[in-house]
Amino acid sequence: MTTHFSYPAPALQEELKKIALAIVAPGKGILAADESTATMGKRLQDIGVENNDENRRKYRQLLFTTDPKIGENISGVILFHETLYQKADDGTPYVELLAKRNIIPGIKVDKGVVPLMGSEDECTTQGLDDLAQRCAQYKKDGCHFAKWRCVLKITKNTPSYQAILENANVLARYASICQANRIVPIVEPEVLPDGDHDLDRAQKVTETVLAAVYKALNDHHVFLEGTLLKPNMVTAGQSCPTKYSAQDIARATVTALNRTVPAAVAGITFLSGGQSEEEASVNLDAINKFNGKKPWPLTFSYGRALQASVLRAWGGKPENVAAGQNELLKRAKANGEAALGKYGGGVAGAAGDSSLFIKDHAY
Ligand SMILES: O=P(O)(O)OC[C@H]1O[C@](O)(COP(=O)(O)O)[C@@H](O)[C@@H]1O
Repeated sequence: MTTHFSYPAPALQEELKKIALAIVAPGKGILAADESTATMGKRLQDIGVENNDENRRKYRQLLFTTDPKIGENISGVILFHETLYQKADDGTPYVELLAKRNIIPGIKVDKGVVPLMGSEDECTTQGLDDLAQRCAQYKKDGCHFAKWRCVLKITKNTPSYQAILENANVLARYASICQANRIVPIVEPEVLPDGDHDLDRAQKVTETVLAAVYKALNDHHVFLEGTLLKPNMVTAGQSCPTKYSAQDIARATVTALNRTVPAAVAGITFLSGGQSEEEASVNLDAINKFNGKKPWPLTFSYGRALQASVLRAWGGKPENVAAGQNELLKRAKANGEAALGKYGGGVAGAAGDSSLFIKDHAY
């Protein structure tokens, strides 16, 4: 095996590092608003709103016209392709609205999951073919970071070696293509919470998956200081009979990360994975309060856990836009505090403490 390769040029290293560190600045995290059209359809259906271009545009307008103080807790927004090119009612492009709020635009670049033949219902994520050209264009259009989500499932026989290796490798190829195009890759290997497994099993699987991911990133010469990791928190399966505290989750999560994620990685931005809004804030807070080694900022990149109350309060009605924005401000502030380990708890939202779990969230 040859070890001959080149590091990225110093100017590229600096650019990537600067973007990554701005995203994980203290008390800030990411709003994941990159739901694909099908996923957005499910969110809109829940509130009785039709899934069409105009309603998706209106909903994203609500998010991006929230009071500029949102920028105190949200450093980046992940967009879906369609949203990147949409404009507000007055013609202002969404990227401009984000810039005014000191928020960095990012883009989902994967093209969804596909089955792995011969596996027990496992999958990989597609989208590499034209990725370099898309990244170059997205950078010109104002995006400075990207997201690619891979999905791994815990059952008696899975995740398999095949799925672990394939997903690690595709994440590494994606990350290297992003960096070559001056885009910070968010590496997202999500271990789903479906199942009745306990916390130990979730921890061991997360460790095995992350170890494979960092081996692949190293093999592909990815510049770790210019990357972010978007992992699942280590939680027991949704139907596990044993209940664990936020402190148990924090210990399992920080231990798994310490064992597998190099300290060079710029930051860790958790997905919410179907936790309720309040659970996602309380668990992030416990992770930051946990007394152990934490060489990276630990913050949020939440989709459902930042938007459930917003959607509920809005309900598709123009007169409720301000109420929806108010929910977003509340949740962003709660998570900003949690990212510092300073969340007092108890910030209730319109969605209450209802679970946001979606079975087999692999579409
Ligand atoms: O299935 P899709 O449409 O790709 O979306 C998956 C969603 O999962 C995420 O990666 C994480 O979201 P959650 O915080 O809701 O788990 C989001 O960025 C994204 O919107």
